[in-house]
Amino acid sequence: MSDGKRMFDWFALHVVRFYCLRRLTMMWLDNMISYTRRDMAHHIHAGGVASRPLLEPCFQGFVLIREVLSRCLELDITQIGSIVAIAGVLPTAWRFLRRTWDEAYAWIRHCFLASVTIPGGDPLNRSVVEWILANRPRNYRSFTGLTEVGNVGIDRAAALKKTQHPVRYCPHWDTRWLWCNGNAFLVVRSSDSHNVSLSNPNYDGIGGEELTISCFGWSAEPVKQFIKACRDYAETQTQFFVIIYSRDRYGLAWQPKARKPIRLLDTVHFDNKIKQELLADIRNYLDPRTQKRYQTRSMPYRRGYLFYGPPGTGKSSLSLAIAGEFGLDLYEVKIPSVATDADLEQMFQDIPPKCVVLLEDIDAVWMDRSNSQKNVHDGQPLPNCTLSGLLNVLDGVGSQEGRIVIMTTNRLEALDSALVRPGRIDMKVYLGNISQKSSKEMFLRMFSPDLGFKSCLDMNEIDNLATEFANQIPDDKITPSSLQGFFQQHLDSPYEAASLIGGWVKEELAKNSDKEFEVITGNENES
Ligand SMILES: Nc1ncnc2c1ncn2[C@@H]1O[C@H](COP(=O)(O)OP(=O)(O)OP(=O)(O)O)[C@@H](O)[C@H]1O
Repeated sequence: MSDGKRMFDWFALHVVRFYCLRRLTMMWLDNMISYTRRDMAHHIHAGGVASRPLLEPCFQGFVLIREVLSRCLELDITQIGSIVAIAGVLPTAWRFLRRTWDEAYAWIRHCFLASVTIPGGDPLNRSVVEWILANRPRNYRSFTGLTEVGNVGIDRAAALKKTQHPVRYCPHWDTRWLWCNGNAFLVVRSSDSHNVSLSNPNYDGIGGEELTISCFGWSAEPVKQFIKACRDYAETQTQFFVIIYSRDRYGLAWQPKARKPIRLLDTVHFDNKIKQELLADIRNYLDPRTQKRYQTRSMPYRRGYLFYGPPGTGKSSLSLAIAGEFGLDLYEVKIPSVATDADLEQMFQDIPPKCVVLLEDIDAVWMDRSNSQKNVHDGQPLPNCTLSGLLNVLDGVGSQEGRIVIMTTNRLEALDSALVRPGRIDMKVYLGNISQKSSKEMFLRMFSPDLGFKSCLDMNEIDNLATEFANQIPDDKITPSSLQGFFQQHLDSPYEAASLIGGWVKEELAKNSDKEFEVITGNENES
C-alpha cells in the first residue's frame, strides 16, 4: 500500500472517530437534560411541593450553565459536544500534523536538499561547530552546563576549595538554520552522539557529534563552500589555540581533549642556536615545495624529532609551542594504552597528514628490543603493542606521510637504535638544565610589564635585577621547571626574587647532590 493511501485511510478513520465522539457526547448531554426534567416532573407530580427543592438545584444548575454559555460565549450547550469532541481528537490531530510534516520534510529533503554528513570527532566537525558558535545570536539562551574539573581558572578562592570547581556553559543546539555566502543552510546535530559526548569527561563542548549540513538545491557545492569557510575560520583561530587530540576511552576514535592557548616559543628557554635550527628545519619541511621535491625524488615525506634531556626541561612544552607556532593540531599517542599493533596502525591511519604526533616518554615503554620480550619493565607492565609495530607505523610501507612526529625521552641511551635511526628521527634536540642566559630571560619574562606585571621599576632596572639574579644561578645545574617553581612563589616582587635566589639555589644543589648520592649507593647495593 502506498504512503498516500495509508495516510488517507488514517485521516478518514480519525474524521469518523471525531463525528462519533461528537454525536455520543451530544446524546449524553441531551439525555442528561431530559432525564433531569422528567425526573423532576415525576417528583413534583408524585411528592408535590415537598420533593421539588431536592431536584430543583440540579435542574437550575443546568439552566444557569446554559444561560451563562449562551449569554457570555454565545454558545449553545449542545455545542459543548463539538468542543469535547474537538478536544478529544486534538492530540491525534497534532500527531497527524507532525507525521505529515515528517513525511513532507523527508520528501523535500529527498527532492530539494543536498547534504553533507560529518562524523563526530573529525577535525572538520570541530571547525563547523566553532563557526556556528562564533556566529550565534548575542542573546542565545540555551546552554549545557559542564563542571570544569582540573581547571580552576582565575577564581583563586575557588581553587582553594576542593568542592568548588567552576562551571562552563557551552551553547546547546540541535538544529540550526544559518545564512552564509548568500545561501541558507540547515545544520542538524545528532542528539544520540551529543548525549554520548556529554558523558565523556574530556568533552569541551565543541564538536564530537555527527553533523548533517544541508542546503537547497541539487548540488552539494554550496555546503562544501560553507565547510571551507568554516575551515578558514578555524585556521585563523589556531593562531590563538592548539587543539590537543587523544584517543577516546574506548580507543576507537580521536577526540579533541583540550584547547590550549598557544605557548610562544620565546617562553621555552634553551640554547637559542639549536632553537633556530629546529625552527628552520620544520619550516623547511612544511614548505609545499619541499613536499614536491620529496615526491619527485621518491623520498618518504616525513620528519621525526627526538627531544631528550632530564625531566622538567621543557620537552612537552616545546612540542606544544611548535604546534602553536606552525598552526598545527597535536595528537597525543599513549603507547601503554594501545591494545594491539593493529590498533596502533589504525590510530596512525586516522591521524590527518598535517599535524604534530607526540609520543611522550618513549623510554618508559621499551628500552631496547632485547628487553621488549620481558613482561615487566621498571615495575610497569609492558604495552600490548610491540616495538616493531611502532617502527612500522613510523616508517613502514603503509605509513602515512606529511606529519611531524615528536618523541620525548629522559634516557636517550636506553632507546632502541632502530627507533632513533634517520628516517624515523631526523633531528635530536637536547634540552638541559638552565643556563645563566636562559635564567635571565626567564626573569625578564616573569616581570615584564608587557605581561601585566605592574611595578614602579622601569625596564632598565628590571634588566639590572635580572642580571643580578642570573649571576647567582650556576650554569646547567637547575632544571627550568624548578626555577619556574621558585618564580611562582615570588611573582609579586622582582626584588624579593633577586635577593632570595642565592639561598634557594644552595638548597636545590644540596638536594640534587643528596639524590645523586642515593642513586650511587643504590647502584652499589644492587651490584
Ligand atoms: N626550558 C624551559 N623553559 C621554560 N619553561 C620550562 C622549561 N622547561 C620546563 N619548563 C616549565 O616546567 C614545567 C614542566 O615542563 P615540561 O613538562 O615541558 O618538561 P618535560 O621535559 O616534558 O618533563 P618530563 O620529562 O618530566 O615530561 C612546565 O610548566 C614548563 O613551563
